Amino acid sequence: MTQSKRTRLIAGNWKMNNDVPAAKELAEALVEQVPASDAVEVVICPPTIDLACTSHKIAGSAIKLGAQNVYWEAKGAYTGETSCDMLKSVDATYCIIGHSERRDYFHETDEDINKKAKALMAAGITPISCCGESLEVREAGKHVEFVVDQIKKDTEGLEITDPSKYVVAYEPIWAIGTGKTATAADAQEVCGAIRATLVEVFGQETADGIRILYGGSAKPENIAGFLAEEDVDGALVGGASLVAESFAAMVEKAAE
Ligand SMILES: O=C(CO)COP(=O)(O)O
Repeated sequence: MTQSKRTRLIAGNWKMNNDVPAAKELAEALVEQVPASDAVEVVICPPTIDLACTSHKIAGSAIKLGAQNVYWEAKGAYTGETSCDMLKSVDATYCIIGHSERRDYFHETDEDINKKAKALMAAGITPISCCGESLEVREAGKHVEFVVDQIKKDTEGLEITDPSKYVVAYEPIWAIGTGKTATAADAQEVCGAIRATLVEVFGQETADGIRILYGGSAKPENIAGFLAEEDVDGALVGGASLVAESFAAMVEKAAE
């Protein structure tokens, strides 16, 4: 399958930015500025507190809603957590899991990420499952090996019936929020290895349908280079997704 058979995906990860009034304002601006195109799917992932109001603001537009985290249990005494059904109740159809910030600051493990993926898929929510190496691992030349190992652990026992409903995001940690971008060739090297691993785990046809995103200082000026690579099907955007003009410009480039 060629890249063009996978619909591109541009996802904005707002991280811990925007209170409710600011989220409403940004969502309104995005609805006005983000072009609708069959060639690209657009998702925004606000903080949990903003999900309901953002959902309301983007209703009827081409922009879809994603969360930044989920807990795998259905309900009960899990203070501070959010279930899949709660996400569904605000019409979230995507959820980021395994972001390096959650792995580093909140000690999430591959086992946790695997449980979250299973719970989300059972609930019909598409995981955007993140992976990526630290600078130390890259400098040791072990980045491919490291990411392949994450992918194998994060996908263990997953059953994928619709490959468009499972997304991987490759985010080299050293490129996140640093302004230090991986080159398109760096991204392809690892995204190609991710696809090869997905072929091993799920078979060729399923692996060919799974979108792999690049994330890490992606912006309007560099997105086209990443998207030109065979195994890069979109971007997971942090900083540049907080400004409507730049996020819209990235979607526009992806729609070309
Ligand atoms: O972590 C990221 C998206 O999840 C990338 O963040 P930046 O685009 O700000 O580097």
